[in-house]
Amino acid sequence: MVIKTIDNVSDILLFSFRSLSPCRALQTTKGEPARCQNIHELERGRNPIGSTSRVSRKCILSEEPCSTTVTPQLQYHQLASRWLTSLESRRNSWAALVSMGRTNSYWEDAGSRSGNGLRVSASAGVLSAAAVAFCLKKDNDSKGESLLDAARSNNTQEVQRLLADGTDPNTRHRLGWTALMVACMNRHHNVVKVLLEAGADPNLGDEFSSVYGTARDKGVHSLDVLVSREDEFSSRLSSRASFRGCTPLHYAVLADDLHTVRVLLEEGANPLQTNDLGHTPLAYAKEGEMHTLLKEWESKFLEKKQKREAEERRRFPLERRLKEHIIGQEGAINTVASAIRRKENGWYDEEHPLVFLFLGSSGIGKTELAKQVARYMHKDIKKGFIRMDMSEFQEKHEVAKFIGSPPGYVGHEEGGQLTKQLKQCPNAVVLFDEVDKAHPDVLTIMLQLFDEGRLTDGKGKTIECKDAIFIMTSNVASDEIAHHALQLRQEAQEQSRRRMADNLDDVQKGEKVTISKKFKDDVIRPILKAHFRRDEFLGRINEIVYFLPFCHSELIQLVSKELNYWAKKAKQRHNITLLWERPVLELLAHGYNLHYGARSIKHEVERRVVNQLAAAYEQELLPDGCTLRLTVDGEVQPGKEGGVIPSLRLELVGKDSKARKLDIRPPLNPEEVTYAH
Ligand SMILES: Nc1ncnc2c1ncn2[C@@H]1O[C@H](COP(=O)(O)OP(=O)(O)OP(=O)(O)O)[C@@H](O)[C@H]1O
Repeated sequence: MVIKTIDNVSDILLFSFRSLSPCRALQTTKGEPARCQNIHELERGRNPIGSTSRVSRKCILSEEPCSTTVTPQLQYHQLASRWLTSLESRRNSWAALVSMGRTNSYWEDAGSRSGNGLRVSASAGVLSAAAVAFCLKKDNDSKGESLLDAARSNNTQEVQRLLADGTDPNTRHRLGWTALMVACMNRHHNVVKVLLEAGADPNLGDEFSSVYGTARDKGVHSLDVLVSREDEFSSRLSSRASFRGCTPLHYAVLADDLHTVRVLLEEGANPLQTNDLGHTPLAYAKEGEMHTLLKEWESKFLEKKQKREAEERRRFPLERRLKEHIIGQEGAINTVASAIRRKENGWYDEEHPLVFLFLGSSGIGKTELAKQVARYMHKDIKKGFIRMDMSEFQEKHEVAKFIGSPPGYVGHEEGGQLTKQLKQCPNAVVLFDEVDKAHPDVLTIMLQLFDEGRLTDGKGKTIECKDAIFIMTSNVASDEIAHHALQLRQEAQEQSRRRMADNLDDVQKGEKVTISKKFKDDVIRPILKAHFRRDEFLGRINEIVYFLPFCHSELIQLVSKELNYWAKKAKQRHNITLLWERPVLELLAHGYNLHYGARSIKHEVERRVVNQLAAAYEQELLPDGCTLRLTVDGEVQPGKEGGVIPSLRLELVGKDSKARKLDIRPPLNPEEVTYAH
């Protein structure tokens, strides 16, 4: 057993030495004048990545540009020594391991060798590397590994046999790539065909990043990763470049294999799919036929994608999507959705970005709506949504924080908070929260941004962002808006009642009101003018969107949403089922505070329900898998103060459906403390 293991390790060593031969690295420059001292630069000489487009050179290869010209002989000495040093240390480690195994029977009684503690711990790292290498080698026996091996060695028959034997054509190598990627990179046309016929996905992205990145992620020695990548994938790629997200199409383009590129495209490969660096395969294509072909397919795909999206928009309009996440605020949702629809369908002024001003009190969904718009426009909400808290830009000198300081000033290298993020996603949804708090100089910059659709940062770089959507929020005039909305709602309710609308739905419809143009012109405009003091700033806003206080039915929906959230958590975390009835919703809706909006409902639920749940849990009153019911003690009178103050109780529902009140000991029962006394 001992000898066998060591032999296996030795096998791997030999295998690794073969791959790491310095001669092999030098072959890359044969016949070509060398331009760089760096090993990766050297590889570029025969590496399609290095020899293709500007993007690939700049972004996939991470080495610094080299200015010195060196001779191949000089390169030999530098490279050979570097490769040999790594090899030497690797060989020594393995040799130490082998000798330990032979002389000390390390494999059998490492734990009992207390007198040799230091040596044991010193070799622990080597041992774990050996264990990993051994496991990796063992993994090769699996069917998936065999498929990857067969794809690498262009053994079509073996690939066919393994696939017929039920091997998953999309099996990944332990370091992240698939058999189709291997076949594409190595121009194995028949293997590509067979894999695609068996259902290999041409749009899977590689999980392998760079040699060093993957070694770190997987906890494997970087030389092992390098050897695997070279021997089991391709030796033509840089070890430093990141390949995460590269699809078979990226690899076929890197291999400059027009035939495979065509086959992949015809089999549904998406030419618009980007790798983690954000590049489509086109970015790596050489000029000529390959470039033209990919460009053609990109436009075909784009057209199809746009048609599909338009169809989706028709079937599932933006308004409906937004309403799934936002309760009430119908007017705001309709205004925003209409503006975005105009933009999406080409009915807009492409010289200027879309600019909204969201007005209304706190916690009524202004930020939430902006986030949902970003989610709709960009699947990647992280980059597609930029949030700037404008209360951080109240002072004149804080302009520099916004767009970056000019050369020679502190923080020049850092860049500006807005410009840095806009650069990453120039068509993002940008939220300027509490815009009324920003310094007038910051507003001037924003005006330029809204007007020209571009912004110049402290380094003099201009960012074009005509496709961005800018949303400003403000609480200015929120009291006036809330007061006006409540008044309108009361009037509408009175009218409904007068019409004897005893149907609750009719009353609720009556609660939905629209702010009149007269109110906007006579009340809101002057307040905004007085605050921002610039007509041109207000003039650049496409839509002023009004957020109104919640009506009764909306409050009930908000409470339901909150209780559902906690019921889900109770089930997931503690296997507890939580039930409630309508009076509970009515009672909790009373916690609404106009100034805090939906946040006040959240707090009310946490205070009156979640606190009780936590206390009962702590007092071990909740058996595993139990059902709890929330009930109201006392009568709730919607809209009326005084009388009996109702309180919320938790009941345990037994298997016989009988409910038993939970005796949560005071002072831990928040209801006892706050309401009963
Ligand atoms: N209309 C709504 N529908 C559903 N949830 C809402 C709604 N309004 C607010 N919320 C919830 O309340 C919380 C606060 O909302 P949001 O951040 O949108 O408030 P806001 O109007 O931007 O207020 P502020 O000006 O204080 O930031 C969020 O968790 C949000 O999900």
